[in-house]
Amino acid sequence: MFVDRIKVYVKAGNGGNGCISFRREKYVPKGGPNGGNGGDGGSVIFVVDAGTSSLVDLKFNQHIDATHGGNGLGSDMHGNRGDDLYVKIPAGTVVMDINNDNYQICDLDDPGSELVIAKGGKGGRGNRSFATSANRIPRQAEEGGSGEELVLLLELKTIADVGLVGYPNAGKSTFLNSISNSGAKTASYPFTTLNPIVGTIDFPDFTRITIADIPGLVEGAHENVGLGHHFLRHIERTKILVYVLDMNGTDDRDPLDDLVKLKTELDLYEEELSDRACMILANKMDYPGSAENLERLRKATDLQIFPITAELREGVEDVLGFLHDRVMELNKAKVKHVPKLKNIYRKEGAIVIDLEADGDDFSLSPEDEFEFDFEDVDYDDFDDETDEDEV
Ligand SMILES: Nc1nc2c(ncn2[C@@H]2O[C@H](COP(=O)(O)OP(=O)(O)OP(=O)(O)O)[C@@H](O)[C@H]2O)c(=O)[nH]1
Ligand SMILES: [Mg+2]
Repeated sequence: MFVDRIKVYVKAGNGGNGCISFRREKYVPKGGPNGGNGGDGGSVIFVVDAGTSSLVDLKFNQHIDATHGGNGLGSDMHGNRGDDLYVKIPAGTVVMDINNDNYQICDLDDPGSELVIAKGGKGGRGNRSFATSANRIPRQAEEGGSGEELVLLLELKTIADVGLVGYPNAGKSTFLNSISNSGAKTASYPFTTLNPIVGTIDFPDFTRITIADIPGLVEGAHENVGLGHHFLRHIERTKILVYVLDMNGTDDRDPLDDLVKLKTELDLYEEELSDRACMILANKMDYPGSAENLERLRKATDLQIFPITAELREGVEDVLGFLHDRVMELNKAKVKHVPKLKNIYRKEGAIVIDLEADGDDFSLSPEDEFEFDFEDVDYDDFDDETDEDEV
């Protein structure tokens, strides 16, 4: 079963209550306060896991509760801390707050990272910790704080470098199987592939690209016809789109027509999405009618066309080389874009780093580890007008 959208109820543990208690022993007439503190409640922590590719585990566990902290007891016994609950979440999951208009809390796209999604309540202090020289018999203790509680919508958007887009039966899965170990099912009927499958290809230069096989699209997909727009979101994040066409066509379909309709579906789903397309896989070139259609296709589009016969692995090596180079080019372009540092200042205990790129500010708390290359920074450039303390 593949699950890529699910509602979950998340509840961090409450803090335990502090205790009011006094020492009572036979020969100690006025024993002091000895009420222990409550333990902190456990937090719910999402761990972005590269080995998980679906939200299916949560289907059987939609209520995610961390344990409460124990109450404090007499004789200075503190309550136990509640255990933190770690939940594996596939990379590419967008987390939304249902009770807050589906506000996007975060985008978990960094494998290995952790996020405290609901923080456990603080344990309450027992009366012992209220004792002062002025008040030796405090009859006061705190209640534990409530753990945070959220109703979340988790939506997985596959992360891959390349997305294969085509009508059902065009040969997308056959192509992916021919170049990777994806093991996607292929068959001569439409909608064989029912959920996105990501194939990984390792190159001799130790680079790697990932290609997502997405269920077939048909006219009206953006309006949820066929397997629908549901699956279009899995190509939103791909860097490169590849159209896969059945060059033989069928009685009621023509590859040129398919191309136009595929583009239209993409753009109706998300404006200019089709601009990400860089090539066409003209598949099933082993059919006699395909050559003529290929000539027509060449005249009709400026996109690069690779004629292949996926079933026989013919032509697929060239495709791989091309995709490899394109992905590397795009990755390099990304690394090159280092935003310029404009200003750094403290604000409410955090360090705010003001970058010139897109006016994109972000802040770090003192616990965060962060590396920054200060060599290129021209401190004289800093804006002295700022009323925050400069670092
Ligand atoms: N003759 C021929 N048949 C092919 C070729 N590539 C794929 N096929 C056949 O076309 C049919 C559909 O292939 P799939 O790879 O399942 O197609 P798909 O695009 O993944 O289809 P959906 O998952 O339904 O969207 C299968 O029967 C394949 O064997 C090819 O190059 N030549
Ligand atoms: Mg398929």
